[in-house]
Amino acid sequence: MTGVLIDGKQVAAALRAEVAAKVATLPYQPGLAVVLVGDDPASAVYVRSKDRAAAAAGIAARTIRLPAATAQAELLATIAALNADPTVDGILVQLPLPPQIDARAVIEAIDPAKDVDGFHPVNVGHLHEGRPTLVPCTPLGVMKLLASTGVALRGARALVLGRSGIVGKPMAALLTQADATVTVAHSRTRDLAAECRRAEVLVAAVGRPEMVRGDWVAEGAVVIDVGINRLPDGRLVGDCATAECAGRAAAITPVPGGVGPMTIACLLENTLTAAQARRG
Ligand SMILES: Nc1nc2c(c(=O)[nH]1)N[C@@H](CN(C=O)c1ccc(C(=O)N[C@@H](CCC(=O)O)C(=O)O)cc1)CN2
Ligand SMILES: [Mg+2]
Repeated sequence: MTGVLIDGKQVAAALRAEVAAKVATLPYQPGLAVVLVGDDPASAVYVRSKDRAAAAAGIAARTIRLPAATAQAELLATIAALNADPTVDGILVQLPLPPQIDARAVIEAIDPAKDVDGFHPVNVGHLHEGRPTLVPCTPLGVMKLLASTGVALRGARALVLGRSGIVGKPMAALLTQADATVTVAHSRTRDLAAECRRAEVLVAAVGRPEMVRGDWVAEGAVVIDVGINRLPDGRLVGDCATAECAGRAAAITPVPGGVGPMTIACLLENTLTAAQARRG
């Protein structure tokens, strides 16, 4: 069997168009502020994509670029100004941050109502209580990709590989709320391959290039690959060996062109959600 490749670009384009159509009906223009500290080349690419996608959806986007040596107090002052700015509905600080900055303190400084990354403890708490408000963009995008495949999550055995706060933990919460039976596996899990093989839905988010091999995948599983790993030869690969896994999976996301585009589309949706909640 050869699994279907899930076209994340297409699903993302449809969501972006949906957000743009809703924005066009609003009596105000939602505002998004993206803060980039330092000059990490990948972060610069992602921030540019966010800015362009927001503008294309009719969102007033601005990027605030700060030097790599920025002091934490200066970054916190920038966030305080954005919190107080009524034209800004969404604020996000691109990660990773330089080592002198405490990312946790920065995230906690963002007004939870403007936290379009969904990383603030208030929004994390809402999600884990089962009343999600602003949900982290990548796991939200994964749920939409799963929906696009038509896979039934209720009662399904789902495995989340990875337990990060940005992807693994919120992913597990969302799948649980969709009535899947969820296992979270990680670097200390005893037999990762065996755990993966039991999964009807497998979400890989470990950041280890092509770690999930074809024989880790159950026949007919739906596989979502969240990994984005740049190899020394310049190739971009996911956490799954895509061709091998596609030989067993019913459907699998490619890298690139799978989850990544959904992260950006969901950011636009979160910005719209935040604007509507703030402005009515
Ligand atoms: N504040 C945040 N920081 C980071 C997040 C986040 O959600 N919020 N996620 C990642 C980076 N990221 C968005 O910020 C992101 C990563 C990748 C893509 C994407 O579209 N990738 C393409 C491939 C792009 C390439 O060639 O490098 C794809 O998968 O098709 C979008 C957004 C960490 N930081
Ligand atoms: Mg991808």
